[in-house]
Amino acid sequence: MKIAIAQLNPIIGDLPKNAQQILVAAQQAAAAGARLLLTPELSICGYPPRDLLLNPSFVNAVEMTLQQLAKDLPPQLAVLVGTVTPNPQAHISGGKSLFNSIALLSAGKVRQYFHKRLLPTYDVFDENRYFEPGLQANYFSLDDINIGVTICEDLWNDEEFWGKRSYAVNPIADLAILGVDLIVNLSASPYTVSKQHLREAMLKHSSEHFQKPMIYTNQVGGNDDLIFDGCSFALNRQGEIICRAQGFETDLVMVEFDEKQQDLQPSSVLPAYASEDEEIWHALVLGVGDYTRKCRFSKVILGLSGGIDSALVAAIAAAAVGKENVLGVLMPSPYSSEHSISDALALGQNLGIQTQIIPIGELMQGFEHSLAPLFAGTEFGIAEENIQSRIRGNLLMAIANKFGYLLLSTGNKSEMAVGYCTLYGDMNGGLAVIADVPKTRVYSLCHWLNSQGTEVIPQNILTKAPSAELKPGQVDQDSLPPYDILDDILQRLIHHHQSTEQIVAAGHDPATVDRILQMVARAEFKRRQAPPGLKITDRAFGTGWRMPIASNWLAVKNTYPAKYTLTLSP
Ligand SMILES: Nc1ncnc2c1ncn2[C@@H]1O[C@H](COP(=O)(O)OP(=O)(O)OC[C@H]2O[C@@H]([n+]3cccc(C(=O)O)c3)[C@H](O)[C@@H]2O)[C@@H](O)[C@H]1O
Ligand SMILES: Nc1ncnc2c1ncn2[C@@H]1O[C@H](COP(=O)(O)OP(=O)(O)OP(=O)(O)O)[C@@H](O)[C@H]1O
Ligand SMILES: NC(=O)CC[C@H](N)C(=O)O
Repeated sequence: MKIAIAQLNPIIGDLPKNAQQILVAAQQAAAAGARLLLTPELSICGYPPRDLLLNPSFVNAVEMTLQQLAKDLPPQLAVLVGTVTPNPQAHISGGKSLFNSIALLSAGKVRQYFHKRLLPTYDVFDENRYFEPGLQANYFSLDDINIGVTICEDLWNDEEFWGKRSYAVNPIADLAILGVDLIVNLSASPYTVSKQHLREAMLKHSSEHFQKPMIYTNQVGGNDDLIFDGCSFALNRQGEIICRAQGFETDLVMVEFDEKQQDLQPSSVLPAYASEDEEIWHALVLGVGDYTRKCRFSKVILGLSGGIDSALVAAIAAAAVGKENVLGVLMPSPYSSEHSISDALALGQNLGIQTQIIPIGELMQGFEHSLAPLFAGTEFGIAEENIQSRIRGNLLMAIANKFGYLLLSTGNKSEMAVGYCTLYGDMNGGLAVIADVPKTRVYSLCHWLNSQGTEVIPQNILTKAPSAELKPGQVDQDSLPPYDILDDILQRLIHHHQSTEQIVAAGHDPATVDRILQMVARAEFKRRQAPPGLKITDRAFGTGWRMPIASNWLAVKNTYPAKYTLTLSP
């Protein structure tokens, strides 16, 4: 039996377009002789639909679109479509009103539903907010082959693989007990660095352990902060990968289930990515491209400083929306270095993007003049420095308003962590492209990019000391430890939840650790006001980061027992 994997890129809530994509894939699959077509989790509405699910008319429209799609599909093809279904028991049991489901469509009708059993409610996932878990493992028979159906998280409870159990049930084990011949998983699994290795290792373990061939179908595309990498794949019952689809692109691939051998046959296995930098690059390009297109923009704008952050964002933007659709604006102030302009222009030329120069000296004088009565007798300080950043932010938004650009902000994760960025200044923007990319990774991505044949990022941008250039001679390391040290402290704090003692025990200077932790705590208010940032790590600021703003935890040392003495009131 030929089975087609449709790795689709839905637009959330665009039901007609998503149904059309499924229909086109189905027609191609049928023409290639497929008997079954697999589509990703919630393929009809896109993942994650979030609070659209609270709207009954949205849920009704999903159901109506599904019924219509069933009629339109080629009759000889069975198709699994991700959808939502009402929970008829909700009013009795007090449960959630919906299931996250897969519908089996064939010969003009919806034949069967399968409900997701394990509902992720951690990091960026919030499925318990909407869904009731399905209670039983389920399968369908097609040409005498019994096919078990699971949905994304249903795979992620392999107790032996993880060395722990996250949920009471393992849907894969239940399907194995039912004696199915093949297990399919329909996913919407967002990209994070190296996650594909984890998925493949986890499924290898499950298919080997249960001696079942498995097909994993993933969504592709950017949806707000989340980037879905696709990379759908299939394994035979020995746990060998027999097929791997494209990363970061839509794809339609075929696998063949051999009824006699009860196994999947070898098919085309695209190579895995050679480096983390390469996969992150593709992820960010897809994230920017899809955010721009899905929000109905065609062109983007950003401030080009001659620094490395804006250089990387410009390169990603040019790859994502086309060089002719990127405008880089150079806004020198009296404190800008000579090389700020020459490096930014060299970058603009390498990329072939448009550039404009708007000096901001006069605007700074205007601010100085207006504020003079109020600021009289005070020292030049952060307030004056930030005015430059805010003038630039204003100019960029004015151009964006006038000509319909999307403004890309350029802050990296290290800066966002410690608040080394200006609210309503360089933080202005609709999408924060590298907000989850630590500064050390910004460098390695730029080096990787330059190693791909032509020099894109001018050497001087790679080698000069990073600087905000908001006062004479300023460099980032006046205010921050060297970036390799900063990033290691941040990685331990943010990703590994280490205490102050653990971070210090790893060899960091205690005073530096204290200072950085305080900066991280105090910058929470900025992160809450930042544009959505593209997620590429397992712990990004944004929807999966839920920290209080008015809090004193990190500021009093992130340690247990806390270092304070109780003072009893008399
Ligand atoms: N908890 C809280 N809730 C709400 N608001 C809070 C707040 N705490 C402070 N604030 C407000 O926020 C203000 C401080 O934040 P903000 O105005 O952003 O300014 P601030 O963080 O003081 O300064 C910006 C920093 O970013 C650095 N930097 C680095 C790289 C590039 C750029 C650039 O702009 O190009 C800047 C710059 O050198 C400086 O150290 C306070 O004056 C206060 O009004
Ligand atoms: N002279 C400038 N002209 C245009 N935009 C600027 C200028 N200075 C700063 N910006 C904008 O503000 C952002 C923040 O500056 P920041 O110094 O943090 O980053 P960078 O200059 O790109 O990199 P680096 O920090 O490594 O020097 C820049 O990325 C850019 O978008
Ligand atoms: N949609 C889902 O169930 C996603 C959860 C899953 N653990 C993943 O990221 O792959």
